[in-house]
Amino acid sequence: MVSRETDGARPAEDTGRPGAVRLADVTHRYGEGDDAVTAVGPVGLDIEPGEFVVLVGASGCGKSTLLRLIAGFERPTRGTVTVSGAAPRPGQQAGVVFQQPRLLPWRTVGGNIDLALRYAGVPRDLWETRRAELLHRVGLDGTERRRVWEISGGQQQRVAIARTLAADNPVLLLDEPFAALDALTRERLQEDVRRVTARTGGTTVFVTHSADEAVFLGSRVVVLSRRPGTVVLDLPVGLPRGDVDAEDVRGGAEFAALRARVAHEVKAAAA
Ligand SMILES: Nc1ncnc2c1ncn2[C@@H]1O[C@H](COP(=O)(O)OP(=O)(O)OP(=O)(O)O)[C@@H](O)[C@H]1O
Repeated sequence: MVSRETDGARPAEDTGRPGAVRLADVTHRYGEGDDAVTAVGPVGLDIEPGEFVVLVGASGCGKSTLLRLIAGFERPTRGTVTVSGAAPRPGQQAGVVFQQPRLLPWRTVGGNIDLALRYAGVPRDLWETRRAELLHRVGLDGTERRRVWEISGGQQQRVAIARTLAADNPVLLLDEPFAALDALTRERLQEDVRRVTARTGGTTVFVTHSADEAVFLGSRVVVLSRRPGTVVLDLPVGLPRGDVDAEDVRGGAEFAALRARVAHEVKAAAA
């Protein structure tokens, strides 16, 4: 039973706006015959431009599959996915950040960013300015000449985020990007992502196992059932965003109540 707590139906014409993401009656199955695995579905989800949606659920419930469908890495077995009004194609409408930073180790930090700027078609004479801007946005000023192995795992993940922002896509997809990091680095990066996405104003879809991370980051939290994943809770989160003190957000009663609610739903859905 889906518990929808969104603020009402969205008009159909909104789904063609840059950054709008629409999943209509989507089911995805891997493999054929006896080996087939239905990973998700049916799922219906309308994401408005500028929303920060966090998909949360137990391991194997299909969170990454939904992200891959939005990225255009997979085509749905049934139903339709549109991003900015069109069927998604890899690298076209959305940038993706994975659990591992996947940087090129033989390039410097700046060299990794430059490659993304080149793929994005940014004229070469603008690279220096854009590179500095992007590194500033993720708190890595002055690291251009550092080698990838000379910086920490958390810094590498910041570079991966900056690289993805280089393309200026209206949609940013993050698949458990902080799962491999220690708790303190993870909290810092959560704060960075919250700040950076509030400034860019783009649409963000973020996958996590953590109710805490989901409530801190999301303007909307979507809880999935166990496989095949369906939406069991669609919860708007009204915590303050923008230039706010993260400790005030995390320490508030509203945060604690929402986190408990999401954690309960995730546990119940996985049972
Ligand atoms: N390429 C694939 N081929 C076959 N089965 C797959 C493939 N990718 C995922 N699956 C299966 O689909 C289901 C959903 O996987 P998915 O990775 O989307 O879940 P998840 O919620 O992201 O899991 P986790 O939190 O553990 O990363 C799982 O049962 C998984 O084994």
